[in-house]
Amino acid sequence: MLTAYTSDEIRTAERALMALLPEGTLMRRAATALAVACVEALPRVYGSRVVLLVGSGDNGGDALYAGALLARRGARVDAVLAGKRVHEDGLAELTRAGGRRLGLSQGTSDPAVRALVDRADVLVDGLVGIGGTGALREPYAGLARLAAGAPGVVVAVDVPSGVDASTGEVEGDAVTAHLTVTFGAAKAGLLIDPGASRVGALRVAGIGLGPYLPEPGVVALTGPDVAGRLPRPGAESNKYRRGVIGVVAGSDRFTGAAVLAVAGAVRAGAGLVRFAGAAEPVRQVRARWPEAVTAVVSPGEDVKDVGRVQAWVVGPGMGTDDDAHALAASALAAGVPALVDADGLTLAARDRSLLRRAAPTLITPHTGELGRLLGVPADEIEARRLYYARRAAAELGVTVLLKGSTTLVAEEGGPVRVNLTGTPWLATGGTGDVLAGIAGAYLAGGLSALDAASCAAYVHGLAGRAAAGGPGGGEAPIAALDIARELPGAIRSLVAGG
Ligand SMILES: NC(=O)C1=CN([C@@H]2O[C@H](COP(=O)(O)OP(=O)(O)OC[C@H]3O[C@@H](n4cnc5c(N)ncnc54)[C@H](O)[C@@H]3O)[C@@H](O)[C@H]2O)[C@@H](O)CC1
Ligand SMILES: Nc1ncnc2c1ncn2[C@@H]1O[C@H](COP(=O)(O)OP(=O)(O)O)[C@@H](O)[C@H]1O
Ligand SMILES: [K+]
Repeated sequence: MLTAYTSDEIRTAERALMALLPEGTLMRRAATALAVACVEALPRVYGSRVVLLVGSGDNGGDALYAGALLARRGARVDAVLAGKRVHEDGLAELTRAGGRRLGLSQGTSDPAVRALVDRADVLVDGLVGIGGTGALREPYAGLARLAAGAPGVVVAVDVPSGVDASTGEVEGDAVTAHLTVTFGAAKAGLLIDPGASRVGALRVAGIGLGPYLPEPGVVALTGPDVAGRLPRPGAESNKYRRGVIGVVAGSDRFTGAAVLAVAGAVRAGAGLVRFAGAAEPVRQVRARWPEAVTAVVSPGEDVKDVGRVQAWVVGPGMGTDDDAHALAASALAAGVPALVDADGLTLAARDRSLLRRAAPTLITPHTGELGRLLGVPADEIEARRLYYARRAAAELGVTVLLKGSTTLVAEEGGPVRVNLTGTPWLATGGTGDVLAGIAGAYLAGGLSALDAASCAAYVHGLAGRAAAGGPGGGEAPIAALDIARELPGAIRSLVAGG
């Protein structure tokens, strides 16, 4: 399990460790790791051009000490001093090693600064780290904009400046790095968008903080974590014991969502899929998925008559009229775990009592759906994903899987899980329906709502990457059904440790 922390948690741990070590030890460890990363980013160090963007705090200090190490290896190192103050010992070290300094008396439009940035093989962003608060102020903001056009490799020190290390929020300009070398432990904001997309490759450099870190507020499951949680059949399994999932989805108008949700459930390994819906989606599901048991449910009928299920998935494409409301209510009245998605969430936004259940409830909104549930604009949720995922879990009393560029799974009282698989190619119609089917199959298979949601997001992301071109991710358009098709292969390689 990858663990991630807020700036305050890192600072507290650093203080505890620093009290036991000679002054400056941690900064030297950090600078050494940073210099090693720069060396690896350069074809050769001798004669290369390294430009340091140096802020007034210890983040700038790290950059200066690393710059000194690179200068001693023969790099030409220039430090652009952006703050009113500078880490004096770090600057002295750089000067002794032959590095040069440039002030910003003429502002960030100074042609000398631009020329340095334009010719840098490596640009080191040491403007602000975990001490950053709010939007980058000038001249840092101007330097972040300048860095955006830099032709060289941009290496962020600890955190890309402008990204809130604790939350991933980005208020104004921010550096976009190719590589971020972060010290001691991952910061939560490096894993969550919009910040995460500024990080590039992430390297966590150990400086000895481990024993001093608290319980994490944010975690990410790794492949082995997911493989160890997935329901797998044993010798005494039968289709009922493996988990019967009931799917209430589709309508005469929207039939695809039904087919896709069933596809996710079948391919994720449900013991049996029972599908209940209107006549047309039932016809389509039967045609595409002969494995599913189907039942036409007419307005006013109760889904409990379709047979026993261990978990319900309610919502994709089912419509939002009174009949849909009654159908959703009849499935959600069952005392078994339920997943509510799509139209089910629109119904719940109008009638929150649908989500007040004794059995575990998992909701899987995108930012628009969560916005409707909480009465907040979608772009506000996109900008503050961690905050709103936590708030929704607390306010609604359910497990929340918030979809989008970073998928988060939140439950009150525990760490938020960030999903690290996936590809932006998943942003296409119907992929969410497949996800609902996968998570529903895991709920029916006996996983908790938290595990069902996070394992489903993980394998959905792996299958999405495989569909887009290969295990490491490729660049090709995908269709939602491709994800279902790739699921067995993705799960096979996951379980095999691939
Ligand atoms: N404390 C420690 O033990 C260690 C700290 N390290 C480094 O120290 C960094 C933290 O250093 P500091 O606490 O000095 O803080 P930072 O260097 O991150 O930032 C503080 C400075 O930036 C300014 N600032 C903050 N927000 C700003 C904004 N939005 N726009 C413009 N200026 C802004 C502040 O006025 C202050 O001068 C870490 O990120 C890491 O790079 C490492 O050397 C490892 C060890
Ligand atoms: N930019 C993105 N990067 C990665 N995954 C994304 C991105 N945008 C959307 N996704 C994923 O694609 C799926 C889309 O689901 P959803 O919004 O419900 O679409 P639909 O309702 O059409 O099925 C979710 O799993 C979501 O997390
Ligand atoms: K930085």
